[in-house]
Amino acid sequence: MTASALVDAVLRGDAAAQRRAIAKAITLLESTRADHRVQADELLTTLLPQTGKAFRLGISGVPGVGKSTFIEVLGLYLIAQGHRVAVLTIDPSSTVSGGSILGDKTRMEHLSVHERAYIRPSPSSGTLGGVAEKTREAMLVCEAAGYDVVIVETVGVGQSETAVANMTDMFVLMQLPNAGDDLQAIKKGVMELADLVIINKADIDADAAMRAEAQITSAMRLFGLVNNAMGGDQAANYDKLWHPRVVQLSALHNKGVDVFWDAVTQFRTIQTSNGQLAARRRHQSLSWMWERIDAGLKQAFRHDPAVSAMLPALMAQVENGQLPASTAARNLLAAQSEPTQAAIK
Ligand SMILES: Nc1nc2c(ncn2[C@@H]2O[C@H](COP(=O)(O)OP(=O)(O)OP(=O)(O)O)[C@@H](O)[C@H]2O)c(=O)[nH]1
Repeated sequence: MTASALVDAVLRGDAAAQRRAIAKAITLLESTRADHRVQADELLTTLLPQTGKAFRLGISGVPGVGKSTFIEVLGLYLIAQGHRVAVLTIDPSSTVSGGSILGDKTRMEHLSVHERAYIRPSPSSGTLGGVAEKTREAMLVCEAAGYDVVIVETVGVGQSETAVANMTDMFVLMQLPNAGDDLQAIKKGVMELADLVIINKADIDADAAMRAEAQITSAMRLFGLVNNAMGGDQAANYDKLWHPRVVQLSALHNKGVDVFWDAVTQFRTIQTSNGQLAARRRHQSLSWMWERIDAGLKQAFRHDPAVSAMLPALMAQVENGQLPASTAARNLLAAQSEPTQAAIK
């Protein structure tokens, strides 16, 4: 299939043809072959004007917190309201070990076969940056195909939460009811990323869920994420700003999904009218560009014959404490050949 036929099928194909075309397009994006990359760039550039209309929702939480149970009920709830839902995942375990935390069982049984849903597992290899890039591009394909809610899911491991927060409009952190008892266990950095925290499995212990809600809310206040004591201009602007909040939920019993979606809708309304949503996307697009430039330059540098000839010896000297890391870096940068230097300037 030519690139333009693929674009046509993604944009206008009937349901089955469109689904096949999306899968093909994403496979093309994930390919590492240089000629495929050229086609993929062409495809994305053509699709780009049709993207951006979806709401991009990031969801993270430790294994077992109930992400797939929740996304299944949320997805079906949204479909009942007339939405089309795409679910993409970033599985950091696949980038480290080639194994999978997220993809190894039947997840989202009903959503995965629904004609108004599209579910794609994580790219199965590469660095986290590479996997995140593929997922961002897959997100654009889904948007062009008319999916108006794109959910990007990850497990709360390593830097994957940051990667997901950096590609979505709203980042949601899922916690268990006992989370409040051990706030130390919630990484402060991750809490700072969260626009909303879900306490899932509230059905197991209502008191614990209430406690967790209170504790996480006050921890967020402590981090300055929720401002409850403001004066002057800030107070006047209070309603124009989004303040991260905590929602209790039972995904298993399908309770609280409407309250959650109501909060998401408020977030979207507030952040659209105060310009934050557009600003976040502008910032994200530019930081993706710089991230890929950094990765590309580093790769070109490592593959430079003049550099790779010196690299093993210098690495050993740095490892053994015979040469300061900064000196080794300067020597290597000075050693790179003209074309790499020109590319890096
Ligand atoms: N009681 C109760 N159990 C739940 C709830 N949500 C999910 N579970 C159960 O918790 C277990 C884990 O749920 P999953 O949805 O697979 O969790 P996950 O976060 O997707 O897990 P990974 O795929 O391992 O990352 C399952 O046995 C679910 O039935 C809930 O709200 N209440």
